[in-house]
Amino acid sequence: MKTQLRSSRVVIIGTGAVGSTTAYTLLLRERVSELVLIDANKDKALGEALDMNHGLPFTGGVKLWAGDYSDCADADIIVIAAGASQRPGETRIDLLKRNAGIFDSIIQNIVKYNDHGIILVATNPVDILTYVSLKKSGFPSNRVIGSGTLLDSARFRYLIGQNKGINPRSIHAHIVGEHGDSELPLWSLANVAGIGLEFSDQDREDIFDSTKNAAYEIINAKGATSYAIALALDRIIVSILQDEGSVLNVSTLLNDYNGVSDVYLGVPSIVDRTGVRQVLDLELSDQELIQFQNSANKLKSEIANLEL
Ligand SMILES: NC(=O)C1=CN([C@@H]2O[C@H](COP(=O)(O)OP(=O)(O)OC[C@H]3O[C@@H](n4cnc5c(N)ncnc54)[C@H](O)[C@@H]3O)[C@@H](O)[C@H]2O)C=CC1
Ligand SMILES: CC(=O)C(=O)O
Repeated sequence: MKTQLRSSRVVIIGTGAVGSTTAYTLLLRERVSELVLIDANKDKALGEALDMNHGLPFTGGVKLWAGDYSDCADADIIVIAAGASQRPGETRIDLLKRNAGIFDSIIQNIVKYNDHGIILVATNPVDILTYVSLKKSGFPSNRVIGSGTLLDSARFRYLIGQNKGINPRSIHAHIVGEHGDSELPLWSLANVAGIGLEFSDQDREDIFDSTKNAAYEIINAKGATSYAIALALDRIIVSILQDEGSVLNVSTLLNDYNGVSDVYLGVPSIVDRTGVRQVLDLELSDQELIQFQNSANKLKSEIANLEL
């Protein structure tokens, strides 16, 4: 029997380094049937759409165009990658004032046309702006997701793989908390084939420093990060559209989770067609628990200054 392929539409708002690379990744991997690009700078979205369309003879049959918010009506997933990015030396939290402002109109425009899709936020500070998206959209929290610490966990797995001489796909390891300076590594869970990994104190320090500071290093070197975040967003999108139920460290609303409530943080979560289906319980050591709660408190004190 022929498999009936369901048509799927992803809208990407913000077609800068992150948004356009994500679109290109989805296009190359033939993930969706329809891809819509929206940007405040209409020429930018149009130019990206034209450029990618000219590659279609070499790829698959994705329908891709520069659109407007009415195209959100039929969207399964709406990715937000719009707004300011860090300049060298800036933290992600430094972007909050600039980016929270534009989320008012972006979310209003989305919900004008769509009440059933999943909002996937990449714009920084991603955990706080995902919380803002939840409050402003009125969507249930399972359908408002941030990219969280999925990218940080990928960097962590890559660096552990380098250290151990093992392919990063075979390394299971997690960064949780803020996608930012207060994130934390869960060393006790790092494993290969279920076998725990040993590290010297120096290796632990080096690997975590390089993980946490990766974005600063790349932004200093080339001005923006784009490829790995695009692949991380692709991973989340596929887990949703194909109803995979993959465990991904996305940013999700926490309630009574290790003493933390009413804030978005990156934690291992089961992601399927419904969005975040379930947050997995983590047993944290006393030290990790303090760090995790500090990460939550840091974000909550920033949220308290916002008008929501
Ligand atoms: N969550 C994560 O792991 C990562 C998040 N980021 C974040 O993603 C965001 C985008 O980064 P880049 O693509 O490098 O920035 P960029 O400056 O290259 O692109 C931003 C785009 O947003 C558009 N834009 C601005 N205001 C808009 C609005 N109101 N509506 C629609 N479009 C609007 C701009 O015209 C521009 O094309 C930043 O906040 C950055 O920090 C970047 C990498 C990883
Ligand atoms: C920019 C950013 O958030 C990252 O690459 O991690």
